[in-house]
Amino acid sequence: MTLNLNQHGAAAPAPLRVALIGLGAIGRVIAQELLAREADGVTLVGALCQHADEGASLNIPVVTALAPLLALKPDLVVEAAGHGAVKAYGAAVLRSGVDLLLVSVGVLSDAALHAELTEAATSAGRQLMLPSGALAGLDYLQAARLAGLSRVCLRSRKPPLAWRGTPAEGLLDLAAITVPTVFFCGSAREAARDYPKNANVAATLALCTLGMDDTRVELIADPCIQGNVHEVEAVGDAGEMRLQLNNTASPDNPKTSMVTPYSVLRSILSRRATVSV
Ligand SMILES: NC(=O)C1=CN([C@@H]2O[C@H](COP(=O)(O)OP(=O)(O)OC[C@H]3O[C@@H](n4cnc5c(N)ncnc54)[C@H](O)[C@@H]3O)[C@@H](O)[C@H]2O)C=CC1
Ligand SMILES: O=C([O-])CC(=O)C(=O)O
Repeated sequence: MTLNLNQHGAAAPAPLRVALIGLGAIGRVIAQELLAREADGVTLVGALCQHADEGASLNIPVVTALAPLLALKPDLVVEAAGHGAVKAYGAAVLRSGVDLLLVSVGVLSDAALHAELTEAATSAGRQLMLPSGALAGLDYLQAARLAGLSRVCLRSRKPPLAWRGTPAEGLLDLAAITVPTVFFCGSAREAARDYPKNANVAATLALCTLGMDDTRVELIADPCIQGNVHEVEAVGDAGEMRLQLNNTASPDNPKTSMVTPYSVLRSILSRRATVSV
């Protein structure tokens, strides 16, 4: 048995072994940051991708199936791949005795999958972690929920380009709009289900507040902005919150806010931080 001692001779926890699913706009940044931060008590052990050559420049093991990823003995698997990947691997990761951090939180709009992942985590004694992602203020909102919340609304604006490949294309001419245009008003469950690459934040907000069916969402194509703007309004006994985030878009994916991988990184590093906020 190896015992890590810190500079004061106290036993330090072994490095947290992290594995990734997905090396796209989010996964690649997480990988690069983790590789640069071995000293912070985290080790990136490998990644699961659709194609083995995806991580060529990273110098880590890249596999294309779950079994070889789990054979790398991670303590935590971080999903940054999409709803399909969570459906394919999520429950199996937890049942194998490994914690799971989901970036594609919107997949929990599927109530049966949400129940399956919760059951898998409970029976294996593991944790399903959800980062704040492209959103903020969730600490306040979770406290306000305990005091009593009555109304929560998310308004997400992205440039027309970011809504390509979504049902918005069938509702408006994305190339032709010249003013901000609301094309979706509904529940967080509907938003997260129908816009799986754009509205994961709706599910995260809902899970922290009024739930998938009572948290309201508006989605807007806005030709006047560059990045992704998320506005949260919450009203309850503890007061009112109005929050606006003007997020820079990821250079690799206009649908995704640049802050998202750093939110995941914060969640990972907090598992080994002596002082955790
Ligand atoms: N929670 C949040 O606040 C946010 C969540 N997201 C979500 O995070 C996820 C990843 O986003 P990006 O990195 O921007 O996407 P991306 O399209 O740039 O990258 C996705 C990566 O996952 C890989 N992948 C897809 N399916 C896979 C599978 N079944 N197995 C293994 N690898 C697979 C792809 O090959 C690609 O490398 C998306 O679901 C996105 O909607 C994005 C932004 C914010
Ligand atoms: O990154 C963002 O601004 C939000 C996003 O795409 C999502 O929640 O899926």
